[in-house]
Amino acid sequence: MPPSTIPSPFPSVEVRSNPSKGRSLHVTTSFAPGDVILNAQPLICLPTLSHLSSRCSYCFELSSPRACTRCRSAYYCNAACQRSAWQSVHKLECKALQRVPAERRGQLPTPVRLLLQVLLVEDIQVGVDSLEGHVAARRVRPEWKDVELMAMAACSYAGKGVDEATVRKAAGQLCKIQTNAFNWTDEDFTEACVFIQPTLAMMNHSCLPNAMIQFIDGRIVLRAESKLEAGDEIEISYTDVTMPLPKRRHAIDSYMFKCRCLRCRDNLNIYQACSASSNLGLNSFSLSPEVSKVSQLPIITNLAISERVTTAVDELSDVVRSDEFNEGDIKLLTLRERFQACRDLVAVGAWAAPPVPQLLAAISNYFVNKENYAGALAIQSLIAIECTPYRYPAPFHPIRVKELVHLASLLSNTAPHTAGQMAQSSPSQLTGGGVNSKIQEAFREIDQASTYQMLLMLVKRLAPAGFGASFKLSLFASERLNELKQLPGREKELSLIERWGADPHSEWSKGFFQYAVVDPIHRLASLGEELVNLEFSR
Ligand SMILES: C[S@@+](CC[C@H](N)C(=O)[O-])C[C@H]1O[C@@H](n2cnc3c(N)ncnc32)[C@H](O)[C@@H]1O
Repeated sequence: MPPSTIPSPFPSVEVRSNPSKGRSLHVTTSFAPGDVILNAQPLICLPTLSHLSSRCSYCFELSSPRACTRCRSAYYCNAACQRSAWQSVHKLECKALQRVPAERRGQLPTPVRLLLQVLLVEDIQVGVDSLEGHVAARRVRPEWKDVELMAMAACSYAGKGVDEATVRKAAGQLCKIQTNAFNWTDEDFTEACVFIQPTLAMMNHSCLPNAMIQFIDGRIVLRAESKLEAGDEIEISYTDVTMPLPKRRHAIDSYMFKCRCLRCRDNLNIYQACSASSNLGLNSFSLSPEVSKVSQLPIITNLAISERVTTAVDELSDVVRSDEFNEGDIKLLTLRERFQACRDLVAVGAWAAPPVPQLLAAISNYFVNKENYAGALAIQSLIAIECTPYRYPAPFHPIRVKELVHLASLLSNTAPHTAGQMAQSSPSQLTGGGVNSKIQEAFREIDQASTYQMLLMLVKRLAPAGFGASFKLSLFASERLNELKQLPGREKELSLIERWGADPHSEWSKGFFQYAVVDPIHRLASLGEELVNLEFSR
């Protein structure tokens, strides 16, 4: 019997009923890795509480938006955004927000704000009512009291009354919000917005996802992460799949199901999960072509090493809080202590296993804060070669693209006009000794401007099709490339790079890319490894 399908407004996908997951979303045609499957407008979208006053509540752009003068709790970057928001939801929402006591208005939890819009705008209500909420299962959980309190508050602010039936219905809608709202993480990977789109809400979760969503210019862009054949189920990840199993389970618990994907079932470590990816071949045109040979690494082939990695990761997830690495002023001593804690992982070269990548990122930031850009670049190169490609095997993954931009920015800080200053700068409490001079020597031998230029060109190539003009990282790359054109005396380099750009997959281009980009970044990465071992393992 053919699967029963429910119509979808997008020809590229269809909703099917699914025996073990409720409903599921499937592609109706095939897609190559990186292809855009569809783009959609969210039914509802809000900046999260901590981003409320720094993002426009209509276009969600980062800016210095001004508060609505009536409610003082929605923010807009300009009059056009304010007018559009007023017509769509804010006319109703504003009145409701004015009922919130002034001292609590800026603190209204995001789910309550989302529920307010559901209660006030009929189209939003119809869309949300069609979704799964797991109300019965949530009702017996300790958090149910909070759900009821939030529902009651929203009903009261919306002017709907707080009788039992009204609050019960609103509590059910809040459950639907909690089950179907996606967090959108911005370019810096902080959770900036929460949104719901009813068709995309049909996508189920896998820790080995075959699709991903990006949020570009107010649109939700759904991209294939691996090859999809017509009829395949689209599976995205609801959480950070690179976290260890207990943390993933904890994050997914709020969606009321247990993930039975291969990664969870066999508790695959990061390298084992990487080797299960169908995207490895795509890395031949990336900074780390060796990722395609992941299955030959001792971490995979040697059971004892592989188990050691899995055990160390599980133990460290209790010892090392990776969120502490995001704290601004992290101390050298703390970084050294954490690096010590990770020594079992580093000893077997498991740089991609958590929390080593987060720790390296914190070390790189530490160097940036000390204006030691050379050290930061060496560590960032190590991350780009040894961590991120194993964590996110698709080279077009936004985290990998962001990393190319980061590398390019650090390269521009260490380019010849500043390299001399770098050599003279005192690297704070770090000696770096011989490694620092090796890094300086590498800088003298690397054509940094060409590496920089080619990294930025790669960023532009990796933008989702049709979104190059609005994809922030691509715009950033275009601006920097235009600036680079002003640099005199690079005619020969420019003609070689142009030849590479015209046909990057030719044999000649592959060799040139290896020489101008891959080899220099690998050289810096191995100096990064030397630097981190020298400075942080004592
Ligand atoms: C965003 S909705 C996805 C669409 C949902 N299947 C439906 O029928 O409405 C999230 C819910 O889907 C189900 N789900 C998602 N991923 C799943 C998975 N891997 N295994 C089982 N159920 C899953 C869970 O019930 C979860 O709360």
